[in-house]
Amino acid sequence: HCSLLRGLPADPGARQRERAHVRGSAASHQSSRPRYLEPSPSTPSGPRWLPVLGNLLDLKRLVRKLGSQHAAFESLCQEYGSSVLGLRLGSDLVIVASGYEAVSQVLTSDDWLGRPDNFFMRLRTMGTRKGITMTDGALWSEQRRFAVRHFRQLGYGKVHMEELILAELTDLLNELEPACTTAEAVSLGPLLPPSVLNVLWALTAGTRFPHGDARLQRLLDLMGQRGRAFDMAGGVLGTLPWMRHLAPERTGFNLLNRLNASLRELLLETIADHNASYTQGRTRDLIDAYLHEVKAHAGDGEQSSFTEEQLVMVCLDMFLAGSYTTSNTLNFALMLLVLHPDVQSKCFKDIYNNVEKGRLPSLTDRQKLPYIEAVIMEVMRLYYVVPITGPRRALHDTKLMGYDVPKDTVVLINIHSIHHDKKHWGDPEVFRPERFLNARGKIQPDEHLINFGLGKRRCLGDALARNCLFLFLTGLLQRYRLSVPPGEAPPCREPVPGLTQCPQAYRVMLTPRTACPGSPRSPRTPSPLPGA
Ligand code: HEM
Repeated sequence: HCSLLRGLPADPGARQRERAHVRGSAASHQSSRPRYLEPSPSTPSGPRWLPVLGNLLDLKRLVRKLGSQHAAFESLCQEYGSSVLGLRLGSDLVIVASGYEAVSQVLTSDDWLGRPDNFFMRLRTMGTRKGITMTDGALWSEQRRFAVRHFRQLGYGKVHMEELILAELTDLLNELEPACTTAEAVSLGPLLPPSVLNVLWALTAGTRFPHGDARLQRLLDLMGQRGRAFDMAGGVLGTLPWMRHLAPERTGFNLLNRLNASLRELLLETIADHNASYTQGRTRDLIDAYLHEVKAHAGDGEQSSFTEEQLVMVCLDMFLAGSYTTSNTLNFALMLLVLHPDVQSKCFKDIYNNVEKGRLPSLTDRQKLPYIEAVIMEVMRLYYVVPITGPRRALHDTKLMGYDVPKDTVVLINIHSIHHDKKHWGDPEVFRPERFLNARGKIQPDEHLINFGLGKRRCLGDALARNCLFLFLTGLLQRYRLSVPPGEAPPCREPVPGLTQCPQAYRVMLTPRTACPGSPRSPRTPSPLPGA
């Protein structure tokens, strides 16, 4: 183990100092498990590994027993008395950072700005190393800067984005109307992803899909399956990519190829349409803005990172990073409000008292509704959709919590361990939005809530996600009371694990709150965006 973790000179006090930060007792480090080699005091410890498979089998067993990858990592951290765990997944050396101190060190250090380059990561981006999420270095910083700047210019976080979200909310409310009128139980989960994806699609491509559109549904099905089939290390494909030849279906290889083919076809067709109607100086959406850059850099030849192939991957990143993360968070919020009718009533009371009758909520209502904000924060703490984030790659030999880490080591980041740290939160398993409110009922941020990451690779879609969550949640609660259908079991609190975790399927009864507290407008037809 230690021979693989070659690094800077040993720091014998590192493990002893760091153990003091770990939950549980330092004595738990005295594991009875045998090791191949006793690690040096300056290298992260972990279970022994086997040739070829590394820790894969043990880890799989533990995940099965404890129900999730984050629970397995937390159990190993306890066992080895460290918030930094050294593992081998297949032939790759992977470390896992848990707890606020280790995680914030990784997220805020330039040493950890890299992303791994392996089979799974490349397959994710259609066999390339392009886009934003899975690139690093000069390409990443140039492309990220572009995306942040142009989302901002397109009204990202401002009026235009609000209009798009409210149009989707209106459609969703209209879609729910029949179930409400006939007093039928409804499954809200599947209705949320199309609404969120449409907001992303409108910002990216300038149009929206009608609900029920077969192409949209296929894309969402494939992305949903991907979210459940993999973990942050890429599952078997990330660690033993040759397994795809033996089991292309079971490893998820065929699934990713199907998703890639669907996304590629849709994106290439949309980019071709944009090229055909391209007008210099007119920016309808992200694709137009990107095409300006492609044309402006046309003379740079190979030097330019702005190409149409790169544009396809930037769009893909927006969908993969933004759609199910946001819709699953909304789904968890609705599930928790069904399970906690007292919290739901309090939300409704605030909406009723602060949003004038006859109109939908708007982003300017946000300041008047701190309790709703606190509910959203608490949902993201309790059921964080990406409990393991990253992965990151060390760009240089570096140190983490005093341990030596060689260049190119991959780190997985256990955000769940921070959001459920008993020492910090006291009662982390309890749904209690009040923990984010001060005595005057105003929002009280907590730096241990790391829901959009930290540092230079922080989420670039946070404004969009927060606006979607606020408007969809407030709009639904303004109109309906959500409850468990008579004779049915309440929603199960155990999430479905995966790359992006989600609630198990559940149904709700929708009861109108008042006769007409925000009557939906007519549905929008697909149309170009303002400025077109
Ligand atoms: C509730 C919803 C969301 C959550 C919880 C979330 C969370 C995160 C986190 C924690 C990261 C940082 C990963 C790291 O440090 O390595 C991240 C990155 C990213 N997010 Fe989000 N996100 C959400 C919504 C969105 C949306 C709506 C978009 C698209 C507009 C988006 C686009 C991205 C991209 C492109 C990155 C990669 C940034 C980079 O590598 O430089 N996210 N997200």
